[in-house]
Amino acid sequence: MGIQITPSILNADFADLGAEVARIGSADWVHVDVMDNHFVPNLTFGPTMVEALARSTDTPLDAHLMIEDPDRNAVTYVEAGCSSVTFHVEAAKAPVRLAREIRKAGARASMALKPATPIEPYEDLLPELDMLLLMTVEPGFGGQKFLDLCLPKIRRARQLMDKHGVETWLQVDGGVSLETIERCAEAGADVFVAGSAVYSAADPDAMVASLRQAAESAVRG
Ligand SMILES: O=C(CO)[C@H](O)[C@H](O)COP(=O)(O)O
Ligand SMILES: [Fe+2]
Repeated sequence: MGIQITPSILNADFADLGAEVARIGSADWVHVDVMDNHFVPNLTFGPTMVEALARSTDTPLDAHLMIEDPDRNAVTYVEAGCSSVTFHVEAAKAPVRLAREIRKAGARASMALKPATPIEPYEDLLPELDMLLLMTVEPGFGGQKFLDLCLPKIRRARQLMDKHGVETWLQVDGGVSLETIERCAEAGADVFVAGSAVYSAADPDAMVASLRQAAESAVRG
């Protein structure tokens, strides 16, 4: 699949989200951060808004659920029109069942790990997942500084994916910018969320292109 750029709308203008998404026409996905003020100390939006956003764009939606009860609520986001749904392993009660339900409902199933959550206990789940999301900040807010301490886990996840021979995508989320994307790509990530880097740029779509170019040249070495 190669390098994919998935801008987060967390730092976009919430009063004009349709227009904000139209500004990133070359994005592979639109990353929507769903926060419930319980799993994380911030509140964003729910399925009704996600459904409206899905209707407003042809770019597929990549939902990142930072919610306390994904087992009960994740499939709602598939029904709302998301093509990929990510739940947090720290919140899921039955991650294998949940990943299977998301796939069965017709979306790509993805699981997220916070910075302090190790990958090794979940190695055997990789074949159940279309994507693994490694957080590179503590979830909850956009605009935080990238945590370099997450780089060894990105490398380790890539090794485990190679070992299991899976096609699982490896997404990084948090503090990804022109300054940090090369380190992530060199470590083995192939899907890059960028929120503030894209929406604080004068030309968000040009920033998507620059991020893509930086990641591709890092991979080429
Ligand atoms: O999941 C998230 C926060 O929990 C966001 O996707 C992420 O923080 C994107 O914003 P930025 O690129 O500004 O860090
Ligand atoms: Fe996110």
